[in-house]
Amino acid sequence: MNLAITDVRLTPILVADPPLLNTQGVHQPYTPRLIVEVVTADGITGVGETYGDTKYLELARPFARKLVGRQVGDLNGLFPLADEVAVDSSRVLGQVDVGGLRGVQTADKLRLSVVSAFEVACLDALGKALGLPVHALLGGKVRDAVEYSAYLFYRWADHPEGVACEKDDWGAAIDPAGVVEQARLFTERYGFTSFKLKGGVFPPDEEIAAIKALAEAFPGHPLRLDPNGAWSVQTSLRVAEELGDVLEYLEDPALGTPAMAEVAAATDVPLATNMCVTTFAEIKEAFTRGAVQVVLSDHHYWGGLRNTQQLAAICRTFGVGVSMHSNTHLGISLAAMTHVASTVPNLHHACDSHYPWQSEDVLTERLTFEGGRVAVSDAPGLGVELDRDRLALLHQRWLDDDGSLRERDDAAAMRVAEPEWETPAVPRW
Ligand SMILES: O=C([O-])C(=O)C[C@H](O)[C@@H](O)C(=O)[O-]
Ligand SMILES: [Mg+2]
Repeated sequence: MNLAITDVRLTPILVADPPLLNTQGVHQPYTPRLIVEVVTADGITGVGETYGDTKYLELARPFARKLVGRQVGDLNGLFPLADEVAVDSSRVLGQVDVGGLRGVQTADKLRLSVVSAFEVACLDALGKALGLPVHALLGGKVRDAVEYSAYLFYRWADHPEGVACEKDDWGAAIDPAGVVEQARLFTERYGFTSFKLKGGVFPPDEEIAAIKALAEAFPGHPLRLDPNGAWSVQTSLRVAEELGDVLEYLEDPALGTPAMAEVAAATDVPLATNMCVTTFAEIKEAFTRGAVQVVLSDHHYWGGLRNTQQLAAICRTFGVGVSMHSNTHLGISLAAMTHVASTVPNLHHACDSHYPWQSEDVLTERLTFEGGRVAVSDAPGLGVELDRDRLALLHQRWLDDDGSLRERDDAAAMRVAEPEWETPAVPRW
């Protein structure tokens, strides 16, 4: 068996995205993703995916060249290798990450988001070579299916008039009734039983009303609200007070560890984050100050599946819960999340996934949710297969784009509908 990497293929694509609203604006009609393929000397191909904006591509390209000739099983070696790739200072100095809404951008965060796709691709190739599923390479699954939550968004029915886009049948959701109707569709279509609402879009009282309407329509079901740090400490505490008895957790109500710690000190509602703890360096302060009770362990942010397991072990040590986040991702990442989630013993919350919003994929067969769960594949590798025609088509869309959609920019997309729109200052309320 020759497991040397002989080729690495990078394919940037644009995939359809509905007009989902968040505190910074609205999703563009197409969003960039990067598909990574790692090929071994024996002709085995492993796949991974991550963000596709230029700031990631410009790191992925030199990194891919460095991988050729290395062993596909040398996963630990990926990290020092990534450190050799220079990050342009313009990408980090004073830059806030827009796409993932995860706070200040650092060289480390950018590198890890790139490494994650290569780690997944290497694990996929290794698993195929050995005839083992990825979860077995991670130590084995402790569950046969992974539970996901319905990721509810305020949204318009369509992108603004005149914007080229793919249509969908979800309809608008801009008030409590619309949010409840969207939740019903999620349950009918996928069987989800827990619900997360992306907040920070409307004044807090409207979002409180939406959560109360969900609690009434789905009594006893776990509910979460995530305004991406849009509220002050005082507003966060008021929302916690109003919704305390129906929320499973409040996600990133206020921005940054100090503000989260202040909120946490004054409420019993658990706080979750995928913004103030997204790297190992951020754990110590947040955990020792009791700022977060649940970490959403996005494997793209953390640098892959094995780092996600390490994060889960640290959470276990500190009595902090683990959930999972991932935005605007396709089936490769859903498969990767499902494999790693199946190996984490202390995963006590349903994971987030945007997958139902992503109507397009690069796989021959889409992954499916049964009763809100994705079955853990026992096929070799991730258990997914690339559809090369689809990949080529979505890549062609990327090639044809004039550059305006190659960077995620929710504020720019919002300006199409509201020309005066500026990314709101935080706290917004
Ligand atoms: O849980 C989260 O914070 C996210 O999913 C961040 C994303 O950027 C989400 O807000 C989005 O895609 O609009
Ligand atoms: Mg969040």
